[in-house]
Amino acid sequence: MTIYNIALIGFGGVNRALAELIATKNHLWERDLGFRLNIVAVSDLHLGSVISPNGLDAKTLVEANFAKGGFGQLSGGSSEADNETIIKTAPADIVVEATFTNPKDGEPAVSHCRWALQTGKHVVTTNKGPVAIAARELKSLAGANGVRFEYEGSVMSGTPVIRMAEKTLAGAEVTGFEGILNGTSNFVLGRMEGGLDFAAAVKEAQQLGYAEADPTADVEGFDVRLKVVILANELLGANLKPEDVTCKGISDLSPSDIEAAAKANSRWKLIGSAVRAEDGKVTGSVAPKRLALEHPLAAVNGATNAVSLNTELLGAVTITGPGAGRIETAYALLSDIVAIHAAGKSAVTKEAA
Ligand SMILES: NC(=O)C1=CN([C@@H]2O[C@H](COP(=O)(O)OP(=O)(O)OC[C@H]3O[C@@H](n4cnc5c(N)ncnc54)[C@H](O)[C@@H]3O)[C@@H](O)[C@H]2O)C=CC1
Ligand SMILES: N[C@@H](CC=O)C(=O)O
Repeated sequence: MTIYNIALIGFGGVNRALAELIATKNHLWERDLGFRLNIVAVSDLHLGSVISPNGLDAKTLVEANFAKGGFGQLSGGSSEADNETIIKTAPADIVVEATFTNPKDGEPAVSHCRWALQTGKHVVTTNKGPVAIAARELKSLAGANGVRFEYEGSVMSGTPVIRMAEKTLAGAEVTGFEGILNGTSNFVLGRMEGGLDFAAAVKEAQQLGYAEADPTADVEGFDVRLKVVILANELLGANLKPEDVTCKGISDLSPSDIEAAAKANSRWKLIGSAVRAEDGKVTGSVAPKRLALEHPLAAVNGATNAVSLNTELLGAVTITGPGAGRIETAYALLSDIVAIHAAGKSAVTKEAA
């Protein structure tokens, strides 16, 4: 049985949910997946940082109601978030990056990932910044250091769109996609259809753990733009940057726009899409679209996301599932660790053969 020592960078909704899963499910993972997780370090802007080579009790971490700088009270703790020291020196096999997504330059998360990979630690992340902005560099750094950079949760939370498209649809030749890729804006549109005003709907999405720290990223389309870049670069072989993707969000949609759509048997949805042209050029866009009720994406409600992948060999293949949520996104981190574990095992098998 394998034990993976992990360092959590950011201890907000998602990483706290991962700690909660560790507290309740480690024994099942040990039995069913062949490993257990041991938290050896945590660093959070608000709470400070702590290293404990023997491991921190996940249940205590989740249940203790730490105040600002509260990790300073723990043995091996400090009231400051010293991410660089934690990432470089904690005895971790895997660094779990779940700090704020910075849609402009991906920092400081890009540096967090770099430090981890450079010091021979795997990285799993739900942070869209480093993936959209620096995936090529980080993947090559991971390869050079014999570790992995995994980021399933950066698109559609725990719904396995990236791995599914790359592994299960290998050879089907994806030529484009369109989808609902932001849980918050989809939730907000649905609540507005029910008569709630925009600001109150955004507040609900925040309370439910769907929204970004700054929900402007959700409602202005910036979050979807990062996801379009990630999927286009990953599945269409593009090399897009966020500024290459045209972007308009939902904040200009008024209650009367929503009402007019309903009267015309249609619904507004924020759609992210990309397509590869005959000459190989990939273009991407984010924009609200009024979809007829019969459209397959029109029935996708709440924080659920869906993406239709257009393929040469199968036509459209649509994947739908949770697009946001704390536990749902923590599951994506677990799925990344499962992938690391499986890759480690196949490397060992190859060596033995
Ligand atoms: N919540 C969700 O449904 C999903 C979230 N994500 C992404 O996962 C990441 C984490 O999301 P949440 O946990 O919901 O966010 P959150 O806002 O609840 O937590 C982020 C935590 O990171 C900490 N933090 C921020 N900057 C830091 C820094 N420089 N150093 C150390 N700690 C720092 C904050 O203090 C906060 O506790 C974000 O990048 C988000 O975009 C991705 C998919 C779904
Ligand atoms: N804020 C995002 C979280 C997942 O990426 C969303 O609402 O989709």
